[in-house]
Amino acid sequence: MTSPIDRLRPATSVHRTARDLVTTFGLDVDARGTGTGQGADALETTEIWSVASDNRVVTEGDLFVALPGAGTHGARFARDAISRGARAVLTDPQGARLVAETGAPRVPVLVTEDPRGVLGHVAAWVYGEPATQLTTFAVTGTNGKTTTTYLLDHLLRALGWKGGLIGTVEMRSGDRVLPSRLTTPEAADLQALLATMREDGVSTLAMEVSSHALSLHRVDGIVFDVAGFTNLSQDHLDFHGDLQEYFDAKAALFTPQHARRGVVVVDDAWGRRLAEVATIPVATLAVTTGTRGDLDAPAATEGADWTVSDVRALDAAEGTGSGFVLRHRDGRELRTSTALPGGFNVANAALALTMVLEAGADLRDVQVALEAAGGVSTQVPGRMEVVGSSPRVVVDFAHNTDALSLALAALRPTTTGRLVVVFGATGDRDKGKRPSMGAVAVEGADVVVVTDDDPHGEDPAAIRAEVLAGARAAQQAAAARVEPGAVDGVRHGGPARAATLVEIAPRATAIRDTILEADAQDTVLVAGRGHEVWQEIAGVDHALDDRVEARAALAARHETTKEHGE
Ligand SMILES: CC(=O)N[C@H]1[C@@H](OP(=O)(O)OP(=O)(O)OC[C@H]2O[C@@H](n3ccc(=O)[nH]c3=O)[C@H](O)[C@@H]2O)O[C@H](CO)[C@@H](O)[C@@H]1O[C@H](C)C(=O)N[C@@H](C)C(=O)N[C@H](CCC(=O)O)C(=O)O
Ligand SMILES: Nc1ncnc2c1ncn2[C@@H]1O[C@H](COP(=O)(O)OP(=O)(O)OP(=O)(O)O)[C@@H](O)[C@H]1O
Repeated sequence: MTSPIDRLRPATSVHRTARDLVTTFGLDVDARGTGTGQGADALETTEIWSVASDNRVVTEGDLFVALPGAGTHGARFARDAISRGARAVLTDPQGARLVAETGAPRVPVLVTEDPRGVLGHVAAWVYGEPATQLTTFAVTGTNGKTTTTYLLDHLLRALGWKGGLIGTVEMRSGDRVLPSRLTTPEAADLQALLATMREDGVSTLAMEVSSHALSLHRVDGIVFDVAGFTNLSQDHLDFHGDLQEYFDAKAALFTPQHARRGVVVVDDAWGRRLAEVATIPVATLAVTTGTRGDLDAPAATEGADWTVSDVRALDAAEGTGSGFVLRHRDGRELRTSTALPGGFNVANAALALTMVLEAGADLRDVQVALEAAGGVSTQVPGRMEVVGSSPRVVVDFAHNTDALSLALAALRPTTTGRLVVVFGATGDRDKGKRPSMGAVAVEGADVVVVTDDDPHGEDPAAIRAEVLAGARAAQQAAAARVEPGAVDGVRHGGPARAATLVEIAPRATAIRDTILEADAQDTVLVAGRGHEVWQEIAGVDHALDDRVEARAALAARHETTKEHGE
């Protein structure tokens, strides 16, 4: 996690007056600030050239948009924002009262009932609608957003375009890179970043759009050229209430307010439903290779615009990953590969390709670019990232049930020894997924090490207990499915193996002990935190990078092996 101070801003700007702002967006002017009827019209003389919605990032010339939030009201920070150079405040009626109460220096205070609802449009307007000068790709879905945007960015660069990237791991404008705090930045930061990209000569944008961002209006004011949907499964129900509400948030991206056209993976029922309810033209994509447990292949592929077929594991000389063919129902086809392991990465690669083709790229140009680039392959930080061998250690961001299950399934075919998983569940977030994560872990792995993820404000031991309870319940259910009289535990209908279940905390110890004790032929999957470098425990961030811990353990292990002359 980075501080809210980190953001990119354009060096040049258009100057707008507070008067233009009031007129363009039909805002009220609070009489307690400065405005009309006070000698010189303060609205005419107040110039604004940038926007911020957090006082900690305010600089000279900003419009400070003070938002009501779950924790506090931004108006409480108006005084500080003005002292940092904010020229005017935009807020709701409660915020206007708070600004007056805090005795902030008098600046124009502009008022609207729903400042979050207008922030995206206001910021886009202030920065001169930068998104309209880029070819923009947005990816949403429960899993695969980061991977797909990296693959999109890789493809766009291979085609010779200068790409910008926004997502969970980082924000990139030309050569400038900044770590991300949110998957999708708040609207003021986002529009400033897009204006920076325009300045840096960036021509395309590959961006993750989270369901939170759609619900909280972070991407309002942008109409993406192509929106892509990966899949939907349980996550974030602490925020969205239920799966239908979560789906509705994502479906909003597939409306004319947010995108011109869409590409929807129809492997799951939610994708098929989205293709039906979308109010923009949508191309459907079916990945017929059983990437998902609930794939109903004939139903999914029938009538799909694009299909994936001929999926094959690359051989040792070619590297890891899969080769595949992407075919349109008009007969056009493209033969390529991705070095990223797992069927789900075929889906991610095919989605990235289809989005670029639906944006108008010529299929032959794409084929040529892919041949030169070695397929749809790029290393995505903390996504199926192989950090060492003997034992093979893979760090992956799988932090929900579906992703954990698929990550284990992806590693099984190339594991000659045992498949070991080290993972935990996050605190203060969607608690319902804890037992099911425990269950899929014992179903997919031979050794399951339950540890801590980000406990946030919760007791880590209590979180582990919920995961362990789910794991044990799944094991008991599987054992109960052993037919009476079955010899030597030969099971019918349950998993083929009985996983060993252990609890180790803290996380660094779990990673170290597991790697030290594994056999050289084993694969150790360290799941849940991927690229993250901070672990939050009770409001305090502690440095923790799974990849660093894993490499240290591998080094210690290899050192010991050398000492013993093995
Ligand atoms: C549910 C959610 O997304 N909440 C976001 C929202 O919080 P909020 O409206 O409750 O804000 P608040 O903390 O009450 O503050 C109110 C206002 O005062 C401002 N403020 C607050 C404190 C201060 O010192 N100064 C200041 O100006 C804040 O910037 C805000 O505008 O606005 C805040 C300011 O931008 C965000 O930090 C906060 O994200 C929280 C931290 C968060 O964790 N969000 C996650 C869940 C999120 O958005 N995740 C998705 C990805 C999910 C996924 O797919 O994995 C994402 O796009 O990142
Ligand atoms: N298409 C997919 N279907 C299911 N699981 C996937 C898919 N792609 C990736 N995953 C799994 O989900 C994890 C997260 O992947 P990725 O970071 O690309 O998704 P994301 O949508 O950006 O996630 P988040 O929003 O949590 O950052 C990966 O580490 C992998 O285990």
